[in-house]
Amino acid sequence: MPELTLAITCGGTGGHFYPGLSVARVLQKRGGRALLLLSGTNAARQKSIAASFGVPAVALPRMPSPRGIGTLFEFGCGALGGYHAARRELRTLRPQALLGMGSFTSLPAILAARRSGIPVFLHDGNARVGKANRFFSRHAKLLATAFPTCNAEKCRGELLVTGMPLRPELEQAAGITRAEAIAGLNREFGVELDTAIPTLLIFGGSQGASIFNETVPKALRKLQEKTEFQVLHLAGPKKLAEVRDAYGDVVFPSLLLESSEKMELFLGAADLVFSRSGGSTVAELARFGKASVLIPYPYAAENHQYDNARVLAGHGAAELLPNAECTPERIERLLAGLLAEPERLKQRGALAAELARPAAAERLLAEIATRLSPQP
Ligand SMILES: CC(=O)N[C@H]1[C@@H](OP(=O)(O)OP(=O)(O)OC[C@H]2O[C@@H](n3ccc(=O)[nH]c3=O)[C@H](O)[C@@H]2O)O[C@H](CO)[C@@H](O)[C@@H]1O
Repeated sequence: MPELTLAITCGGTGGHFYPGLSVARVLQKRGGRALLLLSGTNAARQKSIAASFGVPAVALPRMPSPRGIGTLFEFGCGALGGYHAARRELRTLRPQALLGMGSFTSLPAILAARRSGIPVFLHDGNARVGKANRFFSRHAKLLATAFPTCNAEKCRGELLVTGMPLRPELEQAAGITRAEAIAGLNREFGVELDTAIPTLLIFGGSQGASIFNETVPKALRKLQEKTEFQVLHLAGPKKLAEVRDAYGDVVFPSLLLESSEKMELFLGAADLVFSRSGGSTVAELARFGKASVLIPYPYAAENHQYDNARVLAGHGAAELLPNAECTPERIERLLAGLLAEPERLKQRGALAAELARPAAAERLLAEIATRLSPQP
């Protein structure tokens, strides 16, 4: 079968957009065609990010999530405008299928695809399938998921675990050794990390978070009096000064940045990762085989980050630490215990790797293609 032509609706937050963009990049690299249909509030910015990777995208009329009576009118207008715009785009592109990556912002494109007789496929990036995907699952040929789901009984139709489509740069670099990654960081950022010293990576998700930027530094200041380690800290946008203050005048962290596009080097260098448990983060920890301490973001929809963290923690690969229990003392005790047993960290990393689902974008595309080919 020739390569697919797909429309992909992946508006909403980065958690929906980036995995959709990864699928589109993989498809285009194989000679297929993709068009992103974006109807969230960040559509214009997402369109230009997609363009920087050579992926075409269309910003549909803005459609806020339906949050109470007050937003219904705006939601309805956005949905209607988006529906007509999506119909026009689908008529021009003539895709074999529409892939929805979750979020209510996919509503106009899904309705337009159904009206045009185009089969709909869905992907969910969390261990608990979100409301929008649950709702649309009855109209889909397949609901693919990043992880085994804890609420499968609430979905209709076929469900299959394909894994989380990771950025191609991360997917390709997943085999990097710790020594190569540390050498890469030293070269790239002009630092002097030492391969002989245990390395902690700390980041609070794409938005940064005060637990990571205040509480963890306090714990590390105490811990450094007792044991040797080096710290890589990605603070989040505009959080550098706050984090520097929290570390005070100690020599830490060894490398502190707002954020980095070179996550393969940071993940590759780490012996232990301290982070939130967003879908991509959890999938990347598994792909890079890293031990972790996961602090689920407590306000994520339906507490789905807790379910994501349980995927790794339930397999012995991570420690799950509830946000409310994060005191400097608790974190210091936990880290002291983990750093004292490097062999145990390696074992946890190996357990994480057992949960990796490599080449998830390719797998998802293959499952779509199979379901579109005429059955003998
Ligand atoms: C607050 C919230 O509701 N977040 C949701 C959002 O996550 P969000 O997109 O914020 O979090 P994810 O863990 O899915 O992704 C974070 C991504 O940022 C990257 N990164 C991080 C720091 C950095 O300096 N550079 C960098 O590239 C990580 O490698 C990772 O790929 O969508 C996910 C998928 O639906 C959900 O699981 C999350 O719960």
